Amino acid sequence: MSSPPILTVSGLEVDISGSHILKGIGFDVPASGVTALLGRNGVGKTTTIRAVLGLLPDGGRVTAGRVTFDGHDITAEPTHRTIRRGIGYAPEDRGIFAGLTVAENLALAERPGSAHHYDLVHDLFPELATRSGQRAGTLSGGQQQMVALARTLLNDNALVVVDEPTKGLAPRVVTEATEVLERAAERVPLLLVEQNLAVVRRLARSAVVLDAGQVVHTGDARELLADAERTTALLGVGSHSSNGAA
Ligand SMILES: Nc1ncnc2c1ncn2[C@@H]1O[C@H](COP(=O)(O)OP(=O)(O)OP(=O)(O)O)[C@@H](O)[C@H]1O
Repeated sequence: MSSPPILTVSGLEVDISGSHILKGIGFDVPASGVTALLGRNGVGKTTTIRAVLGLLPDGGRVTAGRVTFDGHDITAEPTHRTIRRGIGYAPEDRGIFAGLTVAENLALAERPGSAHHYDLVHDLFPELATRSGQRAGTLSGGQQQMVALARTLLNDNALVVVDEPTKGLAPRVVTEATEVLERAAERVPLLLVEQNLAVVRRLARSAVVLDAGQVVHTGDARELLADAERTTALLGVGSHSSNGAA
């Protein structure tokens, strides 16, 4: 028997400043592997993640629907409480403290009541150990992404949500980041927003595709990407396109 999903989103509706942005989103995130949240620009991927985490911008609110994490209703729960339940989040802008060192960024991410897996983090990202005293703002984009991912893996999380981790990275760094995500996914399920379909093909087991604030497809990620016509229809790009190597 397969285990229940770690996250279930159902009938989620969100308004931002009077605009109806999410129009009844529903999907499950399995308790293992990588689930890709896909769709063209502006369809509502980041808003979905932010609604799940209680991080909607000013003027944004959930008007209907439900979010269940690990058996608990977390709809409209304060973010700190949701995070304490065991969700790690690496936002699109990476959210690191540029003026603090790598070590300080990691220390700030230590969640009380959780074990802190520095061995794992330094095994996955040896560079973060050698650069522990360096200010995060002086790191390359790829290294900053490592810090963002490392912070999510430091604590005991039951789900890690990663928003566009390869955006703006050079192809070689995209490959490195993909390898790290692959290793991370062996330990914890990932919900991944990613535009680079080569990365999605390599990592994702299941795919959820949004369009105009609604789910228009759910299913096996590789099956979807193997169907070029369907991929183009849903995502507006060919299944072999990518903005970097993976
Ligand atoms: N703070 C905000 N105020 C007004 N509208 C917003 C705000 N944030 C998002 N939106 C609108 O909500 C819609 C969905 O945006 P969202 O960022 O969720 O899309 P996305 O699929 O993540 O896109 P991208 O791939 O470009 O990041 C867009 O039309 C966007 O303009």
